[in-house]
Amino acid sequence: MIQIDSASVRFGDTTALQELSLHVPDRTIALVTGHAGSGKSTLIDVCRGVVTPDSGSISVDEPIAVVTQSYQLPSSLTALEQLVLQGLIRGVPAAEAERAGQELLVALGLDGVDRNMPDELSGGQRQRLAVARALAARPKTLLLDEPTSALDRASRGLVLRAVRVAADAGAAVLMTTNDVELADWADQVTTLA
Ligand SMILES: Nc1ncnc2c1ncn2[C@@H]1O[C@H](COP(=O)(O)OP(=O)(O)OP(=O)(O)O)[C@@H](O)[C@H]1O
Repeated sequence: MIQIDSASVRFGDTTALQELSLHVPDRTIALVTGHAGSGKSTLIDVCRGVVTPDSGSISVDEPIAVVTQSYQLPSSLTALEQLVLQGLIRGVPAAEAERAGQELLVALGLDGVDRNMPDELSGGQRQRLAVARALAARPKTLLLDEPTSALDRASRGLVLRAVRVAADAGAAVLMTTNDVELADWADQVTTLA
């Protein structure tokens, strides 16, 4: 669950978020749209705790998993290892973590590149791997900053189906986008002014 009440964020003279209130229940995909500079990434940063609002309050259930626009994939781990690591961190036995990781790679159309390093992947494959890694953490809160920006239609469908599975399993999902077609996949839509 994500609960934001009247949150405002200012950077010097710039108001990045103005008294935003947003409630995302568990099992819900919330889409946040808005023009460039309307505060979408700032909202993600507030939810993940790296930006503190100047006023207002925020509450987010843990664990939180994030896909930022830079993905932040460790360069020395293969695609599969990135996912297995998330399982190991959760205390899952290695064999089970590997099986779950392989399943996620299949779901996201990445099973052919399981042994590739991030720099051996295309931009779209990297973006799908970043989403897969976030899902492998089995978060209560999933924050996705424009998670389909590098994807074609087919790959976008894979990502959105996998995100729906996570929501159905109980996660609250907040996803920013410039792609109006994603509204079809969302349970609620908020447009930042
Ligand atoms: N660290 C920062 N320092 C100063 N200003 C910032 C900072 N981060 C964001 N801003 C400003 O806050 C506003 C909102 O930025 P933000 O990146 O949240 O928008 P956005 O909707 O995600 O944009 P885009 O769609 O281009 O990613 C912009 O005017 C931006 O210039």
